[in-house]
Amino acid sequence: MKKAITIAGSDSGGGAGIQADLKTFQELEVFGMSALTAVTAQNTLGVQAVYPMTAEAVSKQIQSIGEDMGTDAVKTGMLFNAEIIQAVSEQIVEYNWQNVVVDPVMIAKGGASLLQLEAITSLKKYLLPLAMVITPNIPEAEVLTGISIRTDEDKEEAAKYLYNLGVKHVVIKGGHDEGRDVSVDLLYDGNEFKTFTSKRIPTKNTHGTGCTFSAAVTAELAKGLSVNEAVSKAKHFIQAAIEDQLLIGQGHGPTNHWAYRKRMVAMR
Ligand SMILES: Nc1ncnc2c1ncn2[C@@H]1O[C@H](COP(=O)(O)OP(=O)(O)O)[C@@H](O)[C@H]1O
Ligand SMILES: Cc1ncc(COP(=O)(O)OP(=O)(O)O)c(N)n1
Repeated sequence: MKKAITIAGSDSGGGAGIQADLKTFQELEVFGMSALTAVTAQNTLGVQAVYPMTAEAVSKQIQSIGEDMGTDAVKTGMLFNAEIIQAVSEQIVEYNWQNVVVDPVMIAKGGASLLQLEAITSLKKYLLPLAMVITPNIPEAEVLTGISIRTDEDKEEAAKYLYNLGVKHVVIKGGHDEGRDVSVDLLYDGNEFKTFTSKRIPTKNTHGTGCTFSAAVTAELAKGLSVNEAVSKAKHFIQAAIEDQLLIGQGHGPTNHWAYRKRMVAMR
């Protein structure tokens, strides 16, 4: 049994955050563990409140896993502030965890801030050099690099910038590249670029797509796949999850975490 830990915030609505990560790990047959960084009161309409944990409480949860169960991969999501980022980075170093996927969560779909602006320096300084993979969406890549991303060349320049901060693989997700009939994710490993393209699904029910995608990458790394293979599998997983709509809530509804498994079973 392979194991993965998500270090992220709770989404009471169940579509993003820790809940999306654990559902994804389970669907991909990886044992899911968690360290909670914050509790959000959240639904498909937006984030109503954020209650961060102390950095000490985050460290303690990670230590509980590190001292006993260990993990094959780590995902970080909403980290909220500089103290939590530093504590998480220290624990990753302490346990020498290698398969680290950083989803640099900053702003929720409704516009709520899930990372304090002054924490971005710490993210770049302490956590990114420990990352096997970083998975920013386009606005997050713009904030991290200062590059305005309008074209495919801009995406490549941003990916190179992030690689040079010490991240081993950069995936710039294309969900925000609206106006195209495809959604293109770009992977850079320091040598070459690879794109993962799928048909863009016209829907407002994309709450938690980023969390789900990066959790699927994490689960596949835990199982021993290469980054290239893990990203490819995650792209299929999220495409199925968006396509098989659940229609929950009045705003941006969640994706269907069991759609990929349903599809695999139907193909047998
Ligand atoms: N409408 C869509 N149709 C198909 N794929 C999508 C759509 N929206 C997002 N995706 C995919 O979902 C994943 C998450 O992308 P994105 O929405 O950019 O992240 P985030 O949720 O962090 O903003 C990516 O693999 C992206 O290609
Ligand atoms: C607790 C929590 N963590 C992360 C997010 C952001 O999730 P994401 O997958 O980027 O999806 P959207 O917020 O863009 O729908 C979140 N909302 N809550």
